[in-house]
Amino acid sequence: MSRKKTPKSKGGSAPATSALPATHGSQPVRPGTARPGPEAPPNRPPQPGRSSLGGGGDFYDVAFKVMLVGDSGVGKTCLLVRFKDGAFLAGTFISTVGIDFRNKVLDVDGMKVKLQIWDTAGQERFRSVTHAYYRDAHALLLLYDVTNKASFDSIQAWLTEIQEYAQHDVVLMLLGNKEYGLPFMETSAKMGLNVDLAFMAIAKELKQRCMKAPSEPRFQLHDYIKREGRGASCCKP
Ligand SMILES: Nc1nc2c(ncn2[C@@H]2O[C@H](COP(=O)(O)OP(=O)(O)OP(=O)(O)O)[C@@H](O)[C@H]2O)c(=O)[nH]1
Ligand SMILES: [Mg+2]
Repeated sequence: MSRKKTPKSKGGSAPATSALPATHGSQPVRPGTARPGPEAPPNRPPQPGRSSLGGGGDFYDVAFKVMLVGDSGVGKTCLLVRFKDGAFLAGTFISTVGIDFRNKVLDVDGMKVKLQIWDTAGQERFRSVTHAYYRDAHALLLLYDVTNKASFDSIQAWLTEIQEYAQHDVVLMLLGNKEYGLPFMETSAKMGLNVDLAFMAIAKELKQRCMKAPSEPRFQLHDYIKREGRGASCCKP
């Protein structure tokens, strides 16, 4: 399988007026097979499979488009910046205008997988812009803010939108972003996910509180569930 370079640029944006989707459907884009297409507007990022204009980019074997969606303020941009740059965008909240993207190449079982990640604006007024991008997405990450009930209540509306505009076989994942400063785990009574672990963690914490010898190290509940849990996380206050 041939290898290509990804664009050197960190990302780009497409304002509302120039947003047009590409036309490759929901198949992964392999180098050399993507249709650059004269229909691509000037502000659209280079399509996967095209060689870099700037040179010196990363090589990849296969490329996919991933789209972040969810209410405004749930943390889509921050999540992407954290993933791409390893940093947290603290401070003043600057709402995304239109649509933006970043590329990242991951090593997946020895293969270079490029993710072209589209960061959409959650604000209602940009909804028609993002609709145009759904059909090109191979995967959608639907975010809500665990500290904001309204953003959770919006999930159903987002799913309806996704059903209407995205490919039927799009990979879809729901992400609960942010934190309350509490140990956190998702459980499923049906599947048995993390059920024993939740009670075991509580039992360990309680036992230690009443029986711990002064010399004994404190039980670290956060670390325990992070280590043992599936889909568990912890956020120290
Ligand atoms: N505490 C905490 N704050 C976060 C987290 N993620 C994002 N934020 C904050 O939430 C606010 C909104 O984050 P953004 O990433 O800009 O939200 P967005 O979903 O991109 O919003 P739109 O661009 O309007 O759609 C910012 O003030 C961030 O600093 C998180 O994991 N924890
Ligand atoms: Mg944003």
